[in-house]
Amino acid sequence: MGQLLSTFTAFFPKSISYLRTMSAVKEFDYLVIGGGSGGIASARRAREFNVSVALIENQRLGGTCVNVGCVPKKVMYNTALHAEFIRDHADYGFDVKYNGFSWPKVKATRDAYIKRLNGLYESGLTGSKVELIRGLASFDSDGTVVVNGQKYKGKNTLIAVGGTPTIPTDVPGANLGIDSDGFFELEDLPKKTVVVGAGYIALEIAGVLAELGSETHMLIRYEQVLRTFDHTISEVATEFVDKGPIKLHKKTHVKSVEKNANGTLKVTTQEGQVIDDVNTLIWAIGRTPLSARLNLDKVGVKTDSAGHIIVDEYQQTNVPGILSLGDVCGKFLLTPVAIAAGRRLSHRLFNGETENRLEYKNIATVVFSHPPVGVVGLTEKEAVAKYGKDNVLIYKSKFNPLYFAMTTYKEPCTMKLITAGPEEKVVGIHMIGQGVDEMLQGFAVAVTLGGTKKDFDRTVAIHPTGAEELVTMRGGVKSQL
Ligand SMILES: Cc1cc2nc3c(=O)[nH]c(=O)nc-3n(C[C@H](O)[C@H](O)[C@H](O)COP(=O)(O)OP(=O)(O)OC[C@H]3O[C@@H](n4cnc5c(N)ncnc54)[C@H](O)[C@@H]3O)c2cc1C
Ligand SMILES: NC(=O)C1=CN([C@@H]2O[C@H](COP(=O)(O)OP(=O)(O)OC[C@H]3O[C@@H](n4cnc5c(N)ncnc54)[C@H](OP(=O)(O)O)[C@@H]3O)[C@@H](O)[C@H]2O)C=CC1
Ligand SMILES: N[C@@H](CCC(=O)N[C@@H](CSSC[C@H](NC(=O)CC[C@H](N)C(=O)O)C(=O)NCC(=O)O)C(=O)NCC(=O)O)C(=O)O
Repeated sequence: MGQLLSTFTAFFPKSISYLRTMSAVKEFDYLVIGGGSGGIASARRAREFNVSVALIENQRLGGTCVNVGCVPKKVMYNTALHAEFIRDHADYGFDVKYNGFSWPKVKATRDAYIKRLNGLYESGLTGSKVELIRGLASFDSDGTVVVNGQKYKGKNTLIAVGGTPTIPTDVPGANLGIDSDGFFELEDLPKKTVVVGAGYIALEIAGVLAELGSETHMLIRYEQVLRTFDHTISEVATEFVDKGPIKLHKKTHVKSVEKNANGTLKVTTQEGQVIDDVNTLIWAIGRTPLSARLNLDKVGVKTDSAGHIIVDEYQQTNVPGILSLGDVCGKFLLTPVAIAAGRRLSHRLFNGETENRLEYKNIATVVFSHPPVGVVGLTEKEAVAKYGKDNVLIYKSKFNPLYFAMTTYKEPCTMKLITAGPEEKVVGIHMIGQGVDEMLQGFAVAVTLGGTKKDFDRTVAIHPTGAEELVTMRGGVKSQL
């Protein structure tokens, strides 16, 4: 028989390799590319509907959030919170001697926790009988997905490959710097750091480094940080950065980066400033979708000019049977968004829930800056554009949280509530101050339910908390925008 096959192969080499390929294609009801927040959530939910599912991942399971995002970031944020409490110990009567801080100790514990999570995700996937395929996936022109030479085909294929930090291509020496992935690899606290960027990651990383004692310079292109947020939040957040331990350089653009003989960096700006002896330069200027290496052109999946995969409101690409969600689509780059979109998609595809999808509105989000920012719903500008100036009322509160009544260091909390229409529906909540990160989720439920100012007012306050401000606000004023 073997002899017969080799004789056949010798005469018809093309046909036999074609037959081999055909028989080698492994088929699944659902083929998921990317083992991050969205991919894992969607794959596992699909298995609950008893369809066959495979998931392809080329790096550590858990994706950005678990390995180089939310999880290690929150550990570092919590670490920095300890530094803040230590700052206030004496005011609260504690006579505690500070003997220093060990970054390597925290990093080791953090790395071990993440390793445990990688294992938990693997056992979660295999436990729910998702077939795990290790390797880099790309499309072939016959519509299959190729991993390490093996072909796979999904009746439905999900692309949830996320993104990667952007490093500028037009700044000489930019590659001497690191990005947020590199931040999590740092073996020790840099003595002097430059962070470039004005968004979530720049604020969060600069905040951690500065609170832990690194001389931290933050370089922003304009006058304010968080410019896409409500203008009040952007203003107040910028004031905090200006007054706090971070050294803020406004209207600053990096011109070049050079390495000194002793290994430190010299950062020169277009404005003529030189920041020298820098131990670590961190770029935090946005993320690039990881779509390029998928060979999307082979199947005709469309992307925008930045490489984000274009999908409709049901996460459907322009190619039937190929879906996409999460960071690679470039809309609300948040873990719970990718998870919610992924789970709902599985309900729609495999449980007959034809209208089940994530509506991308009223998505609550927190920036883990110092102090944190928490927002949900429309900004004042968006509310005015949507409802008209005469139909929008703004309620504001700025107060000194009770915690800081005792301390030398003061940190006021600012809250803003935006209502629309005669019934005063609450369409936006914007907060910056201690504890707003944990405060927001419940209020996001109220906004999702269409709560009005009256509903907020008839809710009895919890005293003494920061949150009670949101249900005791008075004196709404028309927008000045
Ligand atoms: C520093 C930082 C902090 C963050 N903090 C928060 C936070 O506090 N809260 C929050 O909600 N969000 C946070 N985010 C955002 C959050 O991490 C992302 O929105 C989320 O991880 C997106 O999930 P995803 O499934 O779209 O992609 P990812 O989680 O990035 O997963 C994509 C996966 O696909 C894999 N992959 C890529 N290409 C291929 C391929 N060709 N073949 C096989 N596998 C492939 C990747 O290795 C990756 O594992 C943070 C992000 C960063 C960078
Ligand atoms: N807590 C959370 O939930 C977190 C969520 N994330 C998610 O990840 C996403 C990516 O984070 P991040 O990288 O901070 O991106 P962001 O989009 O939040 O911010 C990047 C900012 O950098 C500035 N920038 C852009 N290009 C340049 C440049 N060439 N030079 C200097 N500055 C530049 C821009 O601000 P400007 O135009 O003002 O200069 C831009 O807003 C976030 O949008 C968020 O969705 C990330 C971290 C935490
Ligand atoms: N809210 C809690 C979150 C704790 C938590 O969920 N921890 C995760 C890791 S964090 S991060 C990983 C992230 N998980 C989440 O975002 C949590 C999902 C939420 N519980 C839900 O079910 O919707 C994610 O990408 N999920 C995709 C998926 O689960 O499908 C875990 O697995 N813990 C086990 C342990 O510590 O032993 C907190 O902040 O403390």
